[in-house]
Amino acid sequence: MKYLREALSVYFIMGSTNCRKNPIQVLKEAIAGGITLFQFREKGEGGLMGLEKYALAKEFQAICKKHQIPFIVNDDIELALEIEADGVHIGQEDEPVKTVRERIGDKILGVSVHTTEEARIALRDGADYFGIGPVFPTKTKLDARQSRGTTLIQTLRMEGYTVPIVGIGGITSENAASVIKAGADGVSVITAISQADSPMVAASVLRNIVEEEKWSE
Ligand SMILES: C=C1C=NC(C(F)(F)F)=NC1=N
Ligand SMILES: [Mg+2]
Repeated sequence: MKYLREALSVYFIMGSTNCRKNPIQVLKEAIAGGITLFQFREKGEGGLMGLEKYALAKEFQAICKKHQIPFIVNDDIELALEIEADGVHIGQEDEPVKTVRERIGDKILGVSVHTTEEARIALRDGADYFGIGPVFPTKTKLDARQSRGTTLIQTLRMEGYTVPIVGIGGITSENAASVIKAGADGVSVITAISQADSPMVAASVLRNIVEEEKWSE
């Protein structure tokens, strides 16, 4: 899926709790800055639920549609199916990859993996891309595992995995190039864009760094 590899370049993830200012404004700025993929991740302390979560998802989805940015839903398969999102992202503690793949048909299916064994199984069961991290320490995901750098990304590439991979966890414009150099097809960020003074500038800087690195390989 070539387009997915390109789409992973600057993968912005956000929910209402990640923003200092209006989430709608943040998403519009991030898109203007050049994000290539968006994930709606509404969870944790103060996260919206039920109808409010549904309404925000629909608003985000409409903005993404207008700018041809694929729209992915984190964890909530039912919501993704209900609003016909472009795909879902699941972790190891969510529903098994195989049953999610059966439920979503040929929508995009992203899976968080932390070991080569998890990677082997996720690929076998139908994952379209891997989220690997936390690459660097993160404050966003409260139950995040120990940050491992880019080791697993490099290991999977050395073992011959060609599956699209995005790194996640503590990624900023300072360390983004190293994630691509390690073999990832893109970087996934929350805070680096959602808490930036200018989400547009933050997205644009990341996009330029990633594209520069991807083309210089
Ligand atoms: C926990 C996560 C890990 N990786 C990703 C992604 F970047 F999309 F791959 N999203 C998540 N929500
Ligand atoms: Mg999850």
